[in-house]
Formats: sequence, C-alpha cells, structure tokens
Amino acid sequence: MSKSNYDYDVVFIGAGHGSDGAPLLANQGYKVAKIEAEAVGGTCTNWGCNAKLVLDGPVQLSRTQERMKNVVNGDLAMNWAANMKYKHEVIDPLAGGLENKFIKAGIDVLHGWATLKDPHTIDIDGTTKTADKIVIATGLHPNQLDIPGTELAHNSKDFLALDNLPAHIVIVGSGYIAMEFATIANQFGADVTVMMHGDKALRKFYQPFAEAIVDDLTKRGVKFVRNANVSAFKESDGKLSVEYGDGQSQPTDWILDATGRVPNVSGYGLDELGIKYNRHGIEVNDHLQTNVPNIFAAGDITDTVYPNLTPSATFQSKYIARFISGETNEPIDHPVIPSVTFTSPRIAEAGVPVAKAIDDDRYQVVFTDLTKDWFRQVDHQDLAKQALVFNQDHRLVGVTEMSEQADNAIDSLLPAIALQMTPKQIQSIIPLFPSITHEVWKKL
Ligand SMILES: Cc1cc2nc3c(=O)[nH]c(=O)nc-3n(C[C@H](O)[C@H](O)[C@H](O)COP(=O)(O)OP(=O)(O)OC[C@H]3O[C@@H](n4cnc5c(N)ncnc54)[C@H](O)[C@@H]3O)c2cc1C
Ligand SMILES: NC(=O)c1ccc[n+]([C@@H]2O[C@H](COP(=O)([O-])OP(=O)(O)OC[C@H]3O[C@@H](n4cnc5c(N)ncnc54)[C@H](O)[C@@H]3O)[C@@H](O)[C@H]2O)c1
Repeated sequence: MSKSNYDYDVVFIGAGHGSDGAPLLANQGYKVAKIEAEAVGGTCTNWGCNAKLVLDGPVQLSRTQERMKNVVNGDLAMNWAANMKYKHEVIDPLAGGLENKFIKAGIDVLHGWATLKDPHTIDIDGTTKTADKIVIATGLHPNQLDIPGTELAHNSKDFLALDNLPAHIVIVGSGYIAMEFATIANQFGADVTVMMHGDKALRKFYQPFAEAIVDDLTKRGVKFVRNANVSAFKESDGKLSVEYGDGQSQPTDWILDATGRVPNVSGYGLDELGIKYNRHGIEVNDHLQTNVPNIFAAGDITDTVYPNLTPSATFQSKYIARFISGETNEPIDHPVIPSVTFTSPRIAEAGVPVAKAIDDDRYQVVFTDLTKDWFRQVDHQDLAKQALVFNQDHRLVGVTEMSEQADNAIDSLLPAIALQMTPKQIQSIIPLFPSITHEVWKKL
C-alpha cells in the first residue's frame, strides 16, 4: 500500500549506505524501492571498508608477531592469494544477503541504471517508475589523473580484487587509500613506492602522527617520493614505468591511482532537471533537499561538511527518512563523526583536531606517550601517542590517537565528547578492567 499516488512513496537511487534510511520508512508503511546499478551495499560493503579490513587482518597478526618476536618465535608466511580467496568468501555474499534483508523488510530492490526523467519519474534501463520523493545516493568514483597513459593505472577496486600481488607497486597519492594499501602491500611482501603530490601524507590527520607512520613504513622498505609531480604512465615492451619529478622514471609492475574520489553526477539526468551540483557534489539545504524540493541527496554524493565516510552516509540517510515521515522538522544535526586510517598503527580522531586546538587559548592539549602505559606494553607497542583536547571547563572536546587500538580507543571516548560530559559525569562511568576503555577514560 502506497501513501501517495505514485508507484513508490520514496525511491533511493544507489543502494549503498546513503540508502540506509529505507528500512525506517518501510517500517512505517511507506512503499520504498532502492535502485542499484552494480552491487547492493555499494562501495563500503563490496569494495571499500569491509573488503579492505579482510586484507588488513593478516597484517595485524604479523605486526603483532613482529612486536613479540622474542616471545612468539617463527616466521609467519603471508599468502596473498589465499587471503584474497577468503576475502571473496566473506565479502561476495554480502550484497545478496543485504538484498534478501531489504526484500524481507518490504523494500523493492530494482537492478539497473536509474535516470531521472522529471522530478517524479525514473527510467531504469527502459522501465519507468514514479515516486513521490527521490533520494539520490549515487556516491563517488575514483579520480583518474589527467596525464598521458592514465589508462595504465588501476584503482582501489582493482587492488581489492588482485588475485596475485605484483612484485612492485607504485601508489600515486598519500591519502587514506594510499597509506592503507601501502601498509597492506608492504606487509604482504610487495616493493612499494608512494608518489606524494605535496609533502604531506594523511593531510586530514595530525601531521606529527602521520609523519611517524611515514617514517615507520620507510623503515619497512616503502619508498616515499615527496612532491613527485607525476607526469605520465608509460608501457614499453610490456614493462610499465611512472614518469615523475624532473625527468625521472620509476619502473614498476602495477600502478594504483589513489588521488581521491569524485562525485557521480553524470549520465542520470541531473543537468536535464537542473539539479545543482559542484565539484564536491550535489548542493543541498539543511534538510538535505536539492534545489528540486522533492528530491533529496545523501552520503558521499552531497556537498556538505560531513566527511565522506560510511557513518556520515548512514546518518544523513536516516535523517532524510525521519524528515520525510514527519518525525522531525529540525535542520540536520552535526554530530561528532570519528575517522580512522587503518594503517598499523592506526591514526584515529574525533572532535576538535589537535592542529586547530594547539595554538588556541580556548583549548588545552594534553599529549601522552602511550608506550609507557603498561596496557599498551602488553602487546609490545612501540609507536603509540595520544592528544586529548579539553575546553576551559575541562570537558573533552577532541582526541587524536596513533596506536594499534586507536580506532577502539576513540570510539570508546565518543560519549564523553558527543555529550560534553562533565568531570562529575565522567567519574560515574566505571569501565571494566583491564580494558582499552579503562585506559583511555582514566586520563579524563
Ligand atoms: C577503498 C575504500 C575504503 C574505504 N574505507 C572506509 C572505511 O574504512 N570507513 C569508512 O567510514 N568509509 C570508508 N570508505 C568510504 C565509504 O565507502 C563511503 O563513504 C560510503 O560507501 C558512502 O556511501 P554512499 O551510499 O554515499 O555511496 P556508495 O557506497 O558509493 O553507493 C553509491 C551506489 O550508487 C550506485 N549508483 C550510482 N549511480 C547510479 C545510478 N544512476 N543508478 C543506479 N545506481 C547508481 C553505485 O553503483 C553505488 O553502489 C572507503 C572508501 C573506499 C573507496
Ligand atoms: N579509513 C577510511 O575511513 C577510508 C579509507 C579509504 C578511503 N576512504 C574515503 O575514500 C576517500 C578517497 O580516498 P583517497 O585516499 O583516494 O582520497 P584522499 O583525499 O584521502 O587522498 C587523495 C590523495 O591524492 C593526492 N592527490 C590529489 N590530487 C593529486 C594529483 N593531481 N596528483 C597526485 N596526487 C594527487 C592528495 O594529495 C592525497 O594525498 C577518502 O577521502 C575517504 O572519504 C576512507
């Protein structure tokens, strides 16, 4: 039963996390569909977060063994092909599993390329469906450098499907994907060269921590070329090379272009309908409506202050569902959204960044060398630092951590930051002992 005179009350274009609001609407009796051109679950599920973490698992194990090398003896043999096979076993069924879950929840999953025909009509590979409201959740695609030979380079999706690991890999870029994949490829035995655009890696994170990761990877044999000025990719006699700098050339077996991701704004009717977008994505108001009011946008495709991460996409999509159902009329909130780079050690942060707080009288930044903490010494961590950012009432407003448990440490501190807990409230939290939560909360 529909609540409107259209085929659907709400249609989501794209079935990634930007469509996570669909079940909320279906539960309330709205007739809902998701349209997906590739795999249900989108980037994160199929060729992003989840797939990457399966490749990271053995990296964590071998790094732990390396740190305990005098205690746990023997060499660990890393088997890329076996791990990739396992990745397929774990990740490939997810899309079908999600689709079944959505169908059980009463959501129609329509496969094909969606094209907007008018504000209420969508073509799906020749079939027409109408909808009262439409949510565009079409995400991003990998940037391809505009240089000669660009077609010789691969993207993150290709890396996450490599049956065999090439002996030498050049990675262009030094952001999230470059640093995570350099860590994985290096630990599995590839010779890796990272071509940096400028002189900063992981520029969104506190630089002394990011530099410590660069130093550590350098000691492990990764070559970093700063200000590389990559000018061309070449193939000659079946051999690849990357041209860079002042006429230098780096021979290689495989090239990863990790120079960012760009919004999917072409080929589905945005221009024809006059929906406004820019190079960062679709423009939305604080109800996530586009300039065509019954058409919303959620997730990576939006031009907002939210980081292009899975939790942002889910949060935005659920907000749209609540706005459409009338549960809220308020503008979308801006909660604390944490982020982490899955290097080893990881760097994670939430709230006010250290670089912003450090020269600002309104904040106090407390640095700790975590390698002195007995709890971190349990697994022999020798690269672990933390920066807590407090406001003038001594409430925690931000944290950045570099350690093997940084992701869990930051997650555990989120309530203190998000709820602006007072010192008294913090004292009323009793974490179990010993635990990462106990270790990080005792410093507040
Ligand atoms: C390698 C990699 C690792 C990542 N790791 C993390 C991580 O560890 N943590 C994290 O929080 N984030 C991570 N991200 C980011 C995360 O994947 C995205 O933020 C998230 O997927 C955004 O969800 P979305 O629904 O907006 O877009 P997507 O997940 O990209 O979904 C968009 C969907 O729309 C479909 N589509 C596009 N156009 C059409 C059309 N016209 N018709 C029908 N379907 C269409 C696409 O096929 C796609 O499935 C990673 C990204 C990458 C690339
Ligand atoms: N752990 C995570 O949460 C995670 C992991 C992977 C990806 N992601 C998401 O995916 C997005 C894309 O990842 P990414 O690593 O491709 O992007 P990024 O923005 O993190 O890094 C892009 C890199 O490319 C470089 N670059 C930009 N233009 C260039 C040029 N013309 N020549 C050479 N280098 C250039 C930049 O200096 C930067 O180092 C991220 O922004 C993030 O939203 C998140």
